[in-house]
Amino acid sequence: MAVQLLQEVSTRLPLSTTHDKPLAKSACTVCGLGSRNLYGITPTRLRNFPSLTVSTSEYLPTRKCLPRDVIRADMGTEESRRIPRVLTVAGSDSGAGAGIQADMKACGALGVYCTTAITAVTAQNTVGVQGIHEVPADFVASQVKSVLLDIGADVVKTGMLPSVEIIRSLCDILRTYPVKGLVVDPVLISTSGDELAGPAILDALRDDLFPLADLVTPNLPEASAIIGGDPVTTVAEMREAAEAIHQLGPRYVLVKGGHLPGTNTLIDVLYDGVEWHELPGSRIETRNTHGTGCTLASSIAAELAKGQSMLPAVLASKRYLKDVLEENATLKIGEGKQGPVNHLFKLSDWEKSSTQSKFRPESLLLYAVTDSSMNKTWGRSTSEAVRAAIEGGATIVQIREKEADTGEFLQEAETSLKVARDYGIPLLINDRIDIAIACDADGVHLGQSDLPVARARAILGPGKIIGVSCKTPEQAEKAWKDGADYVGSGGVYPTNTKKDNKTIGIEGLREVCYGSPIPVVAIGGISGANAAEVMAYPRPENLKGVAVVSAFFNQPDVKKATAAVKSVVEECLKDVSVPNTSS
Ligand SMILES: Nc1ncnc2c1ncn2[C@@H]1O[C@H](COP(=O)(O)OP(=O)(O)O)[C@@H](O)[C@H]1O
Ligand SMILES: Cc1ncc(COP(=O)(O)O)c(N)n1
Ligand SMILES: [Mg+2]
Repeated sequence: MAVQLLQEVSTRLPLSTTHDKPLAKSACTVCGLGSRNLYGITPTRLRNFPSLTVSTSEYLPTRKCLPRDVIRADMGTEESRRIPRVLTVAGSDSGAGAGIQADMKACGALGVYCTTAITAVTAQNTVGVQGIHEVPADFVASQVKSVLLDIGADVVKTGMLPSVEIIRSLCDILRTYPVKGLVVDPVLISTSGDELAGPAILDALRDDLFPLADLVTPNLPEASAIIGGDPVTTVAEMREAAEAIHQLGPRYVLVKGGHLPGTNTLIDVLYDGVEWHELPGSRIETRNTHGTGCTLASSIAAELAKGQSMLPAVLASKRYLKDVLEENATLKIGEGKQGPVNHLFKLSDWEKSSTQSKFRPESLLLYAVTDSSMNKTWGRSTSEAVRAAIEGGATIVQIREKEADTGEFLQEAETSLKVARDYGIPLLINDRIDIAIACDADGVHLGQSDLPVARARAILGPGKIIGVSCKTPEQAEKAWKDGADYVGSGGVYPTNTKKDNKTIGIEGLREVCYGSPIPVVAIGGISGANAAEVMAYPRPENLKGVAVVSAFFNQPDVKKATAAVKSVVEECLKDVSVPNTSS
């Protein structure tokens, strides 16, 4: 890639004798600017790139002079699969909203491989910066070389550069091993107001690093410091600052408006020496802005590494940052004034990815199992029946549909789920794992002849509830081993709801309970008339409730019928539930 870049430069730009002058005095023939803009070629680099026929005293122009499309990545020529690469040279933020951590996460979120060279280790949190431990310049250089000489980078992004030595040695390396893009975030002060790099580095940034940069991204205080202290507090002043910074050699300058006082619209100003772009965005009300600057710069680096040109890269990055800020506006991390940016919010839905099941055994207390033919007979939809059962006191609901086709079943499940969510009651789907996934139900209830529990668990993940019908302690133990959350055991009494269903009786139920390491709900012919017998004290500790079909849904008033069974079960719970483990 580097060879390609240099070849492209050498064919487009005349490496004429006018460059054959001492570095300190010569001016670039392309942009006409002074010595600080010269991009020196060292003898080492010449040895690496024999296709360039220039003498050691010749110089390439600065980044600013290059045609815009030189930076475009070429990802398609190599046989093996490639991933766009960004190397970030920056400080570590222990709070992980800014710095190296922000860069890695932002690049990762945008599909780019991010390598690192750490310039300083900071002790930082949402309150402020408690300490800075600088990494020696030669070791920063070692990290950069280790990356560039093996993995390579399409774009280098810099953040906190705490010393002149670090900046100078980085520039030396970048002159020797050019990359396609360089994004410089001139980090001086953290958003908490702590100094991360002193004014001593300003000259090195201006004279050495900026001329190599494709983009420099100061915030308002940084822009002001770079141009010598003049205030930058309005869009007009941002334009003036961008112009002055552009004179220092970078191809583009982005002055960021996050610190613009008192406006609802934040404007970032992008300037390439010819065109201005005022890029507006709404201010998002959130305390979580620690790391916005690092995030924006590394996102731009990532987009450039993918082959975007500058304006689309900046716009895409602003969009990403807006999504991050909006999605995490109310997130609470840390006790201080400024929360961190949460870059990987799309991956970090911890409730979904949690290894902890949402299942609460107490929810089995009054378990309503719908029956489509009964509801049809009584002229009500499944979701109406579900609402009535929940209002009568059902603590968990299962949709059991044996007649409808798949599309109808899904619709029924979706409307019922809305109702159940309104009341905060879990809703499971009988047998059909596909329906459960399609409507994002809380789980499934499986029979012995349905999809094996272990497979269901593998498909649904740890966050969903799985119940299994079991008639024996052996089945219950297997259900537990395979990852079920609870066992439904019965029929306790004879029932018409399920044909050819063997009745196991109260004795059979208790045997299952004693052999089951997981909670059990009793099912089969249970009503207000016999629920007390099922739940009678003393009872097994893991017998958590009763599941009811006909006594809820084959009734004129589902709510009233549910409430009637509920009062019986609750009465049983008043007995001291000392575990009874004897059989
Ligand atoms: N509250 C906010 N709502 C929306 N965008 C913001 C907010 N704060 C900062 N930004 C945006 O974040 C980016 C970084 O800006 P800024 O805060 O000025 O940088 P820094 O973090 O370096 O101080 C800019 O694009 C800016 O417009
Ligand atoms: C190590 C390190 N680097 C940079 C920043 C700037 O943070 P911000 O992006 O909020 O300006 C920081 N606070 N810490
Ligand atoms: Mg900043």
